[in-house]
Amino acid sequence: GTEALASRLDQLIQSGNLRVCMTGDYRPFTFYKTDQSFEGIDVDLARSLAKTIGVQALFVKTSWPTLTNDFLEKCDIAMGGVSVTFDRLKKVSFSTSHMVDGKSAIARCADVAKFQSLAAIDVPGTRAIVNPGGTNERFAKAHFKQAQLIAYPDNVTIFDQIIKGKADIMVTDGSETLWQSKLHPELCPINPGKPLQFAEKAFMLPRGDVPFKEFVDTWMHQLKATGEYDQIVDHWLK
Ligand SMILES: O=C(O)C(=O)C[C@]1(C(=O)O)C=C[C@@H](O)C=C1
Repeated sequence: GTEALASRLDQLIQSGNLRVCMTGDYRPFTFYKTDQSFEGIDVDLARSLAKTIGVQALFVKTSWPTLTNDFLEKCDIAMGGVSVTFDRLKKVSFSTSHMVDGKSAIARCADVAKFQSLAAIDVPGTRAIVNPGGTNERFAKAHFKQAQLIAYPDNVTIFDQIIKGKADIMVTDGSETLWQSKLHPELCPINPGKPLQFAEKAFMLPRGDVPFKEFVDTWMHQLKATGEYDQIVDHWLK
C-alpha cells in the first residue's frame, strides 16, 4: 500500500517536543542538577536526536523503579544508561544497542585483592549495597546468597556509603565503576575488563513502532559513522 504507518514520530513532530524520560541519578549518562536541568552523555544524545527530528527535547524526571511505567505514560523515549532487559522487552521496544557495558564490582581500594571473583564476594560478612529498581538489583538478587544485601535508594550518594565503611562492595555497570573511581580515589574498580555479566545500553521506545525505531536507529547509525557519537561520549568519559 501507499499509506504510511501511523507512528509516535508523527505525533511528536506535531507537538514539537520529544519527551525524554531519564532518572538524573546516573553519571555520566544523566545527572539532574540543582538548577533542575539535566546534563550528561544521554542529554547530549537526546538533543542530537531531537535536532535531527526537528523538535525540542523535553526532559521528564523518573526513577529506576518507575522507569517503564513513566515511559509508557509520559514519554516518547527513555534514555540515560538504560540497559536492555527481557523483562522490559515484554512491555516496550528498544533501539539498537549503542554501548556494551557489563556488570563489574567496585570496592574500597584496600579490599580489591580479596574480592577477585563472585565467589569471593559472596561470602558471609560481605555487605553488598544495591540501588533498587534496575538491573543492579536483579544481578544482586540473583548472585548474592551468602553476602548481606543492603538496599539503598539514592544512586547519587550510594558510593559514599562504601567510602564511609557502611557497605563493602557494589556491583554496577563497568563504566560507572570507572567513573566513580575517578571521582573517589578511595574506590577502585575490580577487573573492569572482565565483566561479571553482559549488558547493553539502548533507548526505550514505544512497542512495535517501526517508523520511530527506524528513525532512531538510523540517527544512531549515522552518529557513529560520522564520529559524533564518540565525540559526545569522549567529552564525558575523558
Ligand atoms: O536498570 C538499568 O537499566 C540500569 O542499567 C540502571 C542502573 C541499575 O542497573 O540499577 C545501573 C547503574 C546505576 O548505578 C543505576 C541504575
